[in-house]
Amino acid sequence: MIRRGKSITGKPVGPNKTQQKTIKPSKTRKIIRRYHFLNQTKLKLLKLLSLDDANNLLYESLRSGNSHFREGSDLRHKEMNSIIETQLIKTNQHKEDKSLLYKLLGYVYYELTDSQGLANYQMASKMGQDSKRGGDSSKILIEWMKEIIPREDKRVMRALEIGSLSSRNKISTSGIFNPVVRIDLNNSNDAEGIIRQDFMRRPIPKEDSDKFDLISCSLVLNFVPTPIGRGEMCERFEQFLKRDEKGYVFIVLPLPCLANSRYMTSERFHSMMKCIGYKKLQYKEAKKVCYMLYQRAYDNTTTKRSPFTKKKQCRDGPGMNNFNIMLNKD
Ligand SMILES: C[S@@+](CC[C@H](N)C(=O)[O-])C[C@H]1O[C@@H](n2cnc3c(N)ncnc32)[C@H](O)[C@@H]1O
Repeated sequence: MIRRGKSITGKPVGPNKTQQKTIKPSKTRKIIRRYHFLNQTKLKLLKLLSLDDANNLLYESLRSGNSHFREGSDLRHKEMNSIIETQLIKTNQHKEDKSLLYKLLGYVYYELTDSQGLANYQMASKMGQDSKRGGDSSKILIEWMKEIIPREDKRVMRALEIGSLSSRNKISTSGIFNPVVRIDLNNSNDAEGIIRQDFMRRPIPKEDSDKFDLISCSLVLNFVPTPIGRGEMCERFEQFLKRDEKGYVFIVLPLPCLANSRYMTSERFHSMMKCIGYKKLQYKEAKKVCYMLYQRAYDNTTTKRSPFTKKKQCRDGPGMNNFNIMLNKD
C-alpha cells in the first residue's frame, strides 16, 4: 500500500481564474499518499528507536538534544532527497544504525510539520470534497437523518465532526445540528471555526449536556496509521455520545478499505461495531467511498470481542490491500 511519492513540500499551487487554489486529482492523490507514507514511517522509526511521542514534545527535545535528528530536520529540501527517500522505504534494513534512524526521523518530522506540506495536504483533502470529485460526504448523512428524525421532532442535536475541513458542509448548514463542534488534527484555519485538536486527546465530557447526539468521522479512520489505533478511535466515540439518547455515529471510509482488503469486509466492520455497542442503520457504497450510519444500542446480546482482537485474513487475491481495524484485548 505504501508507495514512493513526491515531496509534499513542493511548490505552492497557483491561483486559478476564481482565485481559488486547485490541485489536479492525480496530484491530490499523490499528496495524500505521501502524507500517509510519512506518518507510517514516523511510527516505524519511533518503534525502532523505542521512542514515544504521546505528548508531541519529541520534536523540540530531539532537535536540541540529538545532532543526527537535527541534521535530518535541517535538510530543508526543495526537492526530494533521493538517498534519504530510499532509506525511508527500507527503514528495517537500517535498524542497527541508530544515528541514521535519528536522522531519518528528523527528516520525516520536518516533512510532516513543514507548513507548506501541511497546507498542501489540507488543500488536497479539501479538493476531495469538491463536488466534481465525490463531494461533501455529509450530504448523505443529512439525507439519512431527515429520514430518521420525525418531522415534528424539532429537537436540535449536538454534533462533533472529527477531521473537519470546512464549516460550510451540509452537516453545519442543514440546521439539524447545533452546535457542530468541528475539530481537526492539522487545521490551521481557526478562523473558519475548526478547532485544532486530536480527537484521541480531546477531554472526555463530564456532563451529559456537553456530549453529542452525533459523531461524524468521515475519511478519518483510514488516516489513523495502525489497526489498533483505529479500533481505539472507534471505542472512544462512545464516551462522547449522550447517555440518555441513542447517539449516532456516521463513518465514511474509502471503498477499498472494506471492499478490497484482506483483513476487513463490510460485514466484519458491522460485526465489530456491534461488538462495541452499535447497530447498523445504513450502509451505502459509492464509486470510491462507503458511508455508514450507526446508532448506540444498549442491548444484552453481546458479541464476543476476541475475533476482533486478532488479525484475521478474510480473503486474498491479487491487488488486495491490508487495511485492518483491531480492538485492544480488554
Ligand atoms: C482525508 S481528511 C477528511 C476530511 C473530511 N472529513 C472529508 O470527509 O473529506 C482526514 C482528516 O482527518 C484528520 N484527522 C485524522 N486523525 C484525526 C484525529 N485523531 N483527530 C482529529 N482529526 C483527525 C486529518 O487531520 C485530516 O484533515
